[in-house]
Amino acid sequence: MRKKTLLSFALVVGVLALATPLVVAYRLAQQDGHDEANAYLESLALDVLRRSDATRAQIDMAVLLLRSGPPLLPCSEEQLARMRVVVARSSYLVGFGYLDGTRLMCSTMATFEAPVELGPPHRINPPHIWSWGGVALPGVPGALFNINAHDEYAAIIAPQLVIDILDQNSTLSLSQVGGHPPRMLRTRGVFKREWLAHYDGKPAEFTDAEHFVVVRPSHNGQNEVFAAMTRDQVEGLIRSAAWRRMPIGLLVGVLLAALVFLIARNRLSFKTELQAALKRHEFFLLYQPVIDLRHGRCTGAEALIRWHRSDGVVVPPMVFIPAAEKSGMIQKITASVLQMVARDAAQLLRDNPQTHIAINFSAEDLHSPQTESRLQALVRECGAASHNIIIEATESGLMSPEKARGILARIRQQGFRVAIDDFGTGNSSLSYLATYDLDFLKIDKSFVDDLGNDPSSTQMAFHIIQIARSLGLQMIAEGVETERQRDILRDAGVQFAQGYVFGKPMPMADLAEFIRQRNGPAVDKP
Ligand SMILES: Nc1nc2c(ncn2[C@@H]2O[C@H](COP(=O)(O)O[C@H]3[C@@H](O)[C@H](n4cnc5c(=O)[nH]c(N)nc54)O[C@@H]3COP(=O)(O)O)[C@@H](O)[C@H]2O)c(=O)[nH]1
Repeated sequence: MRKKTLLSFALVVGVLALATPLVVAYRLAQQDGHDEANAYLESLALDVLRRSDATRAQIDMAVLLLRSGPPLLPCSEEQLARMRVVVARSSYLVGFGYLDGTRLMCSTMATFEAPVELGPPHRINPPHIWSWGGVALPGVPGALFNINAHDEYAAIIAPQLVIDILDQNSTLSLSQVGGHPPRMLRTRGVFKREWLAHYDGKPAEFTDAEHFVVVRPSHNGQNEVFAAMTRDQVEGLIRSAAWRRMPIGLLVGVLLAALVFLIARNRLSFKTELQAALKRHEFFLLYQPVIDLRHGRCTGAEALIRWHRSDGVVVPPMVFIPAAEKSGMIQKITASVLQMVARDAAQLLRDNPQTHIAINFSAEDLHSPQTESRLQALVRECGAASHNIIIEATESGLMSPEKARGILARIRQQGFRVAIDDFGTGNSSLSYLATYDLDFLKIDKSFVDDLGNDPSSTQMAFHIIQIARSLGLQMIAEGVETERQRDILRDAGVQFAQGYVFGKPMPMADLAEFIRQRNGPAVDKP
C-alpha cells in the first residue's frame, strides 16, 4: 500500500475508531435517559394506582365498620360520631355522609341547612357503588370533592390526595381516567384527550410533539393513570446520562484511535526501515542445498534472504517478508535478491553449470511486468543460462491466474524453470494446478515432518506425490530432517529434497565447498 493511501486509510479508520465509541456512548445515553424517564413515570403511575386501590379498600372497610354496629338514626349525632371515628382511622377519606337516593343529607364535614342534590351519578361501578366527581359542599368553600357511595353511605374524598405525590414545583403531569366513556377522575398538570387514542387497555408509552407519556392500567382495568413529562425533561435525563457515558466513549475512542495511529506508524515506519535497510545493504542471502535423492548429488540451492539489522540482530524472512508484501516493498526486495544472486552465484554457476539457484517470488513479483527484464539482467550479469534459475512461486502467488499465468508462461519460454512452493498449504486443487506451466512441485515441510509417523500426514504426502506425477512435475521435498524421511521420500519417487539432514542455509562460499565435497569423486550417496 502506498504511503499516501496508507495515511488516508489510517486517517479514515482513526476517525471511525474515535467516533464510533462516542456514537455508541451517545446512543446508550439516549437509551438510558429514555429508560430512566420511563421507569420514573411508571413508578409515579403505579403509585397513584396503589393509592387509588388503598382509597377503595379504606372505603370498603369504613362502610363495613359503619354497618357493623347497631343501626342508628340517619344523620343523628350518634351516626355522625361513628362516621367521624371511621374517617379518623383512614388516611385517604376526608369525610363521610349519609345519602338518601342522590341527596346528601348530612356529612361529617359541615352541617347542611338543606340536603345537597348530587344529581345522576357520574359513574356506577359495580352496580351498587355510585360516584360523583367535582362536588362542591356547603360549608367548605373553594374545594371540590369526589363522592363514592355504597348505598346510603357516602365516602368523601379529596381527589388530589391520591395524586399529590409530586412536590409543588414539579412540572410532571399525572392524570387518572376511568369509565366508559373515559372520565377524568383526578388530574394534575397537563392531560390531552388525544392521548386516550394511544391506550388500548395495555401498558403503553408514547411520545407526542411535547410530551413523553407512560400509561399504566389498574389491575381491575377500571381506570388508568397517564404520567407525562415534557420532551425537554427527557432530553435533560439523556444529557445527564451522556455526561456519565460519554467520558468512557471518549476514552475508548481515544485508545482505539491511538491504536490505529500506532499501527499506521508501525506500518509506515516499518516501510521506512525496509527502505533504509535496502539502501544500507543490510540484506544478505543464505543458500540451502538441494539434493538429488537418486544419487545424492547437490543439484543447486534455494536462496533465502536474511536481514542483518544495524543493531546486530539477524531478522528471519518470516518476520519482514509478510510486512514487505503488505507495505508494497516486496518488489524492491526481490529486485535486491536478484542482484545479490547475480553477485554471489556467478562463480558457482560458471564452475557448476548444471546447478541451479531457486529464488522465492511473491504474488506481486509474479504480477509485475518488470520481472522478466530483471531475470534477464540476472542471467546476463552472472553469465549463467536461464535454466540455472528456478522461480519458486507460492500458491497464493498464483491466486490471480490471469496475470501470473502469462508471466510464468513467458518466463518458461525463455528457459527459466518454475516451482510451486508450499503446495498443499493453500486451497489449490489438482485441476487448478494443471492450468499452469510448471516444472517442479515443492512438498511443504508440514507434510514431511510426520512422514512415517502420522498416517494422515503420510497419506497426504503420498497424495501430493501422486498429483505431481500425474502432472508430470518433478518434486522437491523441503524440511527433510531425518534419514527416515529422506528414505521414504526417495522410495516414493521424490527426486529432490532439501533440509537440515543435508545442510542448513549457508553462505555462498560454504555452499561452493559443500558442492565440491558432495559432488566430487569422494561423494557419499544418501
Ligand atoms: N519472497 C521471498 N520469500 C523468502 C525469501 N527468502 C525466504 N523467503 C521465505 O521466507 C520463509 C521462511 O524462510 P526461512 O526462514 O529461510 O526458512 C527456510 C528454511 O530455512 C527452512 N528449512 C529448510 N529446511 C528445513 C528443515 O529441515 N527444518 C526446518 N525447521 N526448517 C527448514 O524452510 C524455509 C524454506 O521454505 P521454502 O521457501 O518454502 O522452501 C519461507 O517461506 C521462504 O520462502 C525471499 O528472498 N523472498
